[in-house]
Amino acid sequence: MRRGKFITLEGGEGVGKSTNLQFITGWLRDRDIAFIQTREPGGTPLAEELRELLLCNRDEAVDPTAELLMVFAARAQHIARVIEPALARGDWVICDRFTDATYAYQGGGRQLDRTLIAQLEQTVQGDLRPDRVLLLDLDPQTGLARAADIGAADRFENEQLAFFLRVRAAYRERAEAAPESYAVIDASQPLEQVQRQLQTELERLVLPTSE
Ligand SMILES: Nc1ncnc2c1ncn2[C@@H]1O[C@H](COP(=O)(O)OP(=O)(O)O)[C@@H](O)[C@H]1O
Ligand SMILES: Cc1cn([C@H]2C[C@H](O)[C@@H](COP(=O)(O)OP(=O)(O)O)O2)c(=O)[nH]c1=O
Repeated sequence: MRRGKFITLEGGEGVGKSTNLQFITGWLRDRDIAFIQTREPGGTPLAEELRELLLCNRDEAVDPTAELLMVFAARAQHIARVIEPALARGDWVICDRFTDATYAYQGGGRQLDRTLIAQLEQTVQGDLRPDRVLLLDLDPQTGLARAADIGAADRFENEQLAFFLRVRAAYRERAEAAPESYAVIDASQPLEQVQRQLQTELERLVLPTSE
């Protein structure tokens, strides 16, 4: 059985992840490609509980290393219970955020040591890396304005602009360092253009498996 493709969707707040996830899953459905859609933090009952703990606003200041370890605890569970089994049975995995978000939010935003993140990545993931990271890139002012209309702000959304500027810079840095693994899509474009680019990326991914 050929392994499925592992695709992650990344970007700051309000870049259009939810909107474009629907587009991506619709595209896969139209082509009868078996897939699962999941998200991080989350994707299993335990990991969703950890997500709640990570996102809820609280009076106690959260130590950045504690935050980082919780993110990877959720990820370990998600990989073992959901992601690996799906890929092994040949399903594609479409994941709303993954480890690039850790480099961006805990590395960039919280300014944690990237070496520590890389060590945890290695321990928790082994060789598992996304086949392609779809990075929706947008200036945080625009993204936060878009997100402001949707629900109450969680613990991350309540951060200052400087935090989100570091998040964006960290994402872009990672994409620039390994362009073969990333598709950087300008999310300030009209949705139609964003989705045209997403479609081109998906078509590229499907080619080798349809020989
Ligand atoms: N390319 C775009 N141009 C303008 N508005 C957009 C675009 N993409 C998404 N939006 C709008 O921005 C808001 C946030 O989008 P959403 O998909 O919920 O973002 P996220 O899941 O990244 O927070 C929604 O109101 C959505 O309709
Ligand atoms: C996966 C991941 C997410 N996060 C943060 C980024 C987001 O602010 C938050 C997840 O929320 P998000 O994916 O934006 O969901 P929603 O659109 O429903 O708010 O978790 C990290 O800080 N590190 C990580 O490794």
